[in-house]
Amino acid sequence: SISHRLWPEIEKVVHQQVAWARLGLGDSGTGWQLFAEDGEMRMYRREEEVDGMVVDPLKAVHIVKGITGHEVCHYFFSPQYRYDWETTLEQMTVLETIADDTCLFLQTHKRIWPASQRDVIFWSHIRHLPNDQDRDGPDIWTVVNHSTEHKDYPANSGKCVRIFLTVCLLCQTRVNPPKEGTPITRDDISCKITYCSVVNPGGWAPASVLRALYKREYPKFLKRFTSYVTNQTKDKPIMF
Ligand SMILES: CCCCCc1ccc(-c2ccc(S(=O)(=O)CCO)cc2)cc1[C@H]1C[C@H]1c1ccccn1
Repeated sequence: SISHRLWPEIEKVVHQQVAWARLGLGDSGTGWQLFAEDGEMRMYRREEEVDGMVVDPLKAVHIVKGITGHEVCHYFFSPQYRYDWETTLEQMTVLETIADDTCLFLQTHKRIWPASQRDVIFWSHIRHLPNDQDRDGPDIWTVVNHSTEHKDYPANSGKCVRIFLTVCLLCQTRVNPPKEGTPITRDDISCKITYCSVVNPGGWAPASVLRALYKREYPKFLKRFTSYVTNQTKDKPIMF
């Protein structure tokens, strides 16, 4: 709700991330390297370090048939489904339900040898950006996750190293209009998904270990999550 202390930051970060996600990958001069490909999914990263720590920005584009952007964002945002698809999650706590479209999460992720275990606190906001203005403009659904602090959970106070992240899941639904007068079915829809993330791993971890870990985990994560949405929605009415 607009009265919450985080609201100004949420507005700023959501608009910044939507603009970033909508940018193409530019020409090869922009340093984006394709590092994973699977069917319609293409995953790119840029090699960047801050204070000797790997903080490679990641951008993935995936096109999935039979689901809508609203459905993808619904299953990504809603806490009740997260253990079903987020395999590296050890513990998830909703610290605060700020509004029906905004939550504050604490997550601990499974320890990945040889690095120490990580945790993260982030606000998560789901937003529909309709294209009322120009009909043929994109109709966008998005979820933005952005690290924040919480007075009851200071960073690095327990066994976990606190990580920092900004994630944007941006979805655009495409409808191939069926024959005049026939209802739209899941065969007539597809969703273009852009997943952007920047993860600062907190404490130091070897660049080679982190890059190998991301190379393995991110493609698995996006494929598993999108398959999960397909399975959850296949026998349900379409959520436009
Ligand atoms: C040395 C360890 C480095 C950090 C480990 C770690 C922690 C959190 C995260 C992470 C946290 C949140 C999100 S999300 O998109 O907001 C969804 C909600 O869960 C996504 C990924 C990633 C990784 C890195 C494993 C890598 C990895 C990559 C994709 C999936 C799982 N793990």
